[in-house]
Amino acid sequence: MIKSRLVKLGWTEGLGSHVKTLRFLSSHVGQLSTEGSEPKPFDAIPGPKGIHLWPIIGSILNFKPFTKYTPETLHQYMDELHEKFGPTVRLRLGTEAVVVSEPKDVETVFQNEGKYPKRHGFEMMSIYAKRNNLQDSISQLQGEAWQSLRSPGNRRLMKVDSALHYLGPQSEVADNFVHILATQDVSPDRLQDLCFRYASESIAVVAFNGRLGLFDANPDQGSVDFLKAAETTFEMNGRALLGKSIGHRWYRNETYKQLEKSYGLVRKVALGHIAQARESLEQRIQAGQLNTEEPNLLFSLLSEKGLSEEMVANLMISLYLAGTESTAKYMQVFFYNLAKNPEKQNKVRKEILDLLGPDGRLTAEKFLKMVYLKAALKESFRLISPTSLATSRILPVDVVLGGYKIPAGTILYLNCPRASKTHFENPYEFLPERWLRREDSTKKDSALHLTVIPFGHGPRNCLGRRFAEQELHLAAIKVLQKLHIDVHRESAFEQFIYRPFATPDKPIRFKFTKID
Ligand code: HEM
Repeated sequence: MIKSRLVKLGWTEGLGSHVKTLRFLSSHVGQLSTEGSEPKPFDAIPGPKGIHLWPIIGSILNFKPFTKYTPETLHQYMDELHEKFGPTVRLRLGTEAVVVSEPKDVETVFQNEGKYPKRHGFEMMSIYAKRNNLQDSISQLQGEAWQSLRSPGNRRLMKVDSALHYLGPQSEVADNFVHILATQDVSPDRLQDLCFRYASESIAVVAFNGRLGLFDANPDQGSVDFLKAAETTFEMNGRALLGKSIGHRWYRNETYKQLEKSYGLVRKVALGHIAQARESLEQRIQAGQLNTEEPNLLFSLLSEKGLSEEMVANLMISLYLAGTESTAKYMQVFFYNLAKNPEKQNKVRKEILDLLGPDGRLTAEKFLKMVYLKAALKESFRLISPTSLATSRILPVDVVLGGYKIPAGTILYLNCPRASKTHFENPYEFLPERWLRREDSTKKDSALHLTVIPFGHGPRNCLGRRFAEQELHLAAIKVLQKLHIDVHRESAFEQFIYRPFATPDKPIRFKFTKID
C-alpha cells in the first residue's frame, strides 16, 4: 500500500512579525501579585448563575431548546455571553469553567501553564485506552509520560525546517489534487472528500513515509477504509466533546461502539505500516544502506532508544488522526476566504506566478519567499477560526484573570477567536496586509500575538503545525497557479459551524475555472 519516497531540502524562517493595525484595549491584572487592587473572589465572576451552574443540567441549559444555540454554534453563544457579561465569564460547559477573551489574560494563562501544560482532552479516547489497556494518546497524556513522547516528536516535527524536508512529496500530493479540480467537474460533496484525501495523503508521506494511493484511478480499498475510519473516529470524539454522548462513560453505547470499530481499524492499519517500516529498517541496517541523515520520521523514531513500538505507534496514529480532519476542513475555509476576496486572491496568485510562472517547479527557496500567501492564511485564521475556542488549559497554580482570583485546577477556555475580532481594526474584512512586516512596527505588546493562535501556544501547542501550514500553503499555491476560485451564488454567505473544527453549514459550491 505504501510507496516509499524521500526528499531533503533546506529552510529558513518564513513570515516574521505581524501587525500594526491592532488596537489593544485591555488593562487587565496579571498574576496574583496585582498592582494595588485586591483580586475579586472566584464567585464574583459574572456569568449564568444559579441552576445554570448545577452539574449536568447547567450544561444542558446552554443549548437548544433552552437557548437558540447548539454545541456547533458555541462561538455565537460565546459572543452573546461576552456582550452580556464581559471578557471573563464563568459557566458550566461539561464541568465548571471560565472563559477568558482578553489577550493579557490569555498571556497570563500561558505564563503559568508550568512544565507539563494540561488541557481538557478527548475523554472518549482515554476511556478507550483504559478499556483496552493501552497508553493514552499524546493529546491526552499528562506530565512526564506526555513529555517522554512529546520531546522526540518536537525534535523531528517542530524545527523550522521539519516540514520543508517533505516539500517534494507533499507537492506531488498537491499536484494530484489540482489535476482533478482542473479536469473534472467536482460536486461540493466530492470536493470535501478530495480535501480529506489530500490531507490524508499529505500526512501519510510524513507519518508512514509513503503514499496511500487515494488519488489513484482505482484507489486501494484498504486506504479508503483507513481514511473513513479516521473520519469516524474523529466524528465520535466530536460527539462526546460536544455533549452529544454521555453514556459511553459507563457502558459501550452506540457512539462508543462506532469509535471502537473505527479506531480499532485505524490502529490495525497503522500498526501494519509500522511493522513494515521496522522490517525495512532492519534490512537496510544489515545491508549497511541506512542514511541517518534522511528525513524519515518512522525510521528515526523506531531507532530511538527508550521509545517502545507502542509509543511510536501512539505518535504516528495521533499525527494521522489529528492531521487529517483539521487540515481537510480548514482547506475549504481558506479557499472560501480567497473566493470571497478576489482582489486578494489575485494578489496571492501574482506572488505565486511571479516566483513560479504557470508551470514552474516549487523549490524551498521560492516557497520561503511567498510572504503574501502566508499572510493570507494567517488572516484567514483570524477571520474564521478553525476551532470555536482556541484551546484550554488547567493550571497548576492560582492566577488572577480579569481581576478575579482563579484557583488552580479550574478549566480555562481561551476565547481568542473573539479577541481576534475585538482587537483589530475592520475586523470583518479579509486584509492579509495587516500581517506584513512594517518598517515602523517597533512597539509591540507581548500579549497581542496571542489573539490569533489557531495552533494553540507554548510547549503543548499543535505538534503538526508546520505540516498543517505547509499543506494549506501548498494546496493554495498549486490551485492558484492554474485555477481561479469562486463560489456559486447560493454559497455566497456561508456560515461556519464547529464539529469540532470549522465546517461549512452546508457543503460549499465552489467554482474552479482555468486562468488564461
Ligand atoms: C489546520 C490544521 C490544524 C489545526 C487548526 C490544529 C490545531 C491544534 C490545536 C489548537 C491544538 C491544541 C494546542 C494547544 O493546546 O496549545 C492541537 C494539538 C495537536 N495537533 Fe494540531 N492542528 C492542525 C493540524 C495538525 C496536523 C497536520 C497534525 C499532525 C501532523 C496535528 C497534530 C496535533 C497533535 C499531535 C496535537 C496534540 C499535541 C500535544 O498534546 O502535545 N495537528 N492542534
